[in-house]
Amino acid sequence: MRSRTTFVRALRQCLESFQGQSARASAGAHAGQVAKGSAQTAARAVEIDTQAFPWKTVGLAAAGATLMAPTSQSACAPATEAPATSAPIDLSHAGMEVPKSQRTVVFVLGGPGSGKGTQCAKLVEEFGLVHLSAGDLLRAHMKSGTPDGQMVADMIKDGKIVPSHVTISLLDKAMADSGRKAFLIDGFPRNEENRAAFEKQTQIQPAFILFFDCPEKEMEKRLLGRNEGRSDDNIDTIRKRFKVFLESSMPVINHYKEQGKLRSITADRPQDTIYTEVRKLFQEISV
Ligand SMILES: Nc1ncnc2c1ncn2[C@@H]1O[C@H](COP(=O)(O)OP(=O)(O)OP(=O)(O)O)[C@@H](O)[C@H]1O
Ligand SMILES: O=c1ccn([C@@H]2O[C@H](COP(=O)(O)O)[C@@H](O)[C@H]2O)c(=O)[nH]1
Repeated sequence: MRSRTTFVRALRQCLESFQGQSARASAGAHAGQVAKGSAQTAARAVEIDTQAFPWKTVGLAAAGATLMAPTSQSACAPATEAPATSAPIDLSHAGMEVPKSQRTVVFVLGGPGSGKGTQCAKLVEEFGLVHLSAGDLLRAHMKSGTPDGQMVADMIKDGKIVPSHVTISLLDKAMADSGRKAFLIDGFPRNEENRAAFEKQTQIQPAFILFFDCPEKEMEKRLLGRNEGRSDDNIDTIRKRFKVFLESSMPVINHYKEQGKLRSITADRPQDTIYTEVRKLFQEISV
């Protein structure tokens, strides 16, 4: 099992490498502007990240995203315009693969519309973690023209859980392509089979689970008002997603609760109130 110390170390490295830099990515913006939405918004996440930290490019090739950094260099290569005052460059960003054993993961779970993506965007800005939304990776994959793209599209439209091997491959590739060490994995694992398969394939145990606990009525209201053109934000699919969440995802949450890894947050409150609580969990382990 990976230790708390490892996570602290990974977080410290992120924080150290960001010292003296001002993050321009806007956490006030909806999560869609950082890592949620389509392949296009995944690409925008890269753009935001590289604008704020030009020597730290995050590759999202796994999501079919186009690198939008203002450089012709590869996704993980350091850009040339690093400010003279920058902190020492973390070589994990310089095209060198980070060993899987050094990866640290926090799973971010909660019902559809509980605010996972919104809060992850704020954590990205403050702590520089890499946000990987499983749903976003799947939505990008479904548009990538690969043979199973249509299958993924149909399953999402129906609120069903996509086979583990598809989602885990996308997550694993996104982690590798990022060249980074500390990840927020949002919306995964969705069921016990997802959880077991991820652990087996990656050998990663999550540091902890950030769980957004929100009543269905509030989630329904948010999803119906989200207006991002998602094929599953309609009342029929929303009800199916709630059912899948209760039947398949709650057992995962209960599993981690039994392991003492669950950090539960009451999510039907204003975003900033929630974030004040959320950030403490990450501050506690990074000091
Ligand atoms: N605390 C909050 N209060 C009110 N609205 C919120 C709050 N947090 C997020 N929202 C809004 O609710 C909608 C859903 O939020 P978000 O996309 O972050 O949820 P999610 O859990 O990531 O959803 P999904 O699992 O469907 O991807 C968005 O329109 C977002 O702006
Ligand atoms: O691990 C996952 C994550 C998502 N899905 C499918 O995508 C949709 C949307 O997920 P969001 O987290 O709301 O973006 C979800 O309903 C599933 O159909 C999945 O199969 N596995």
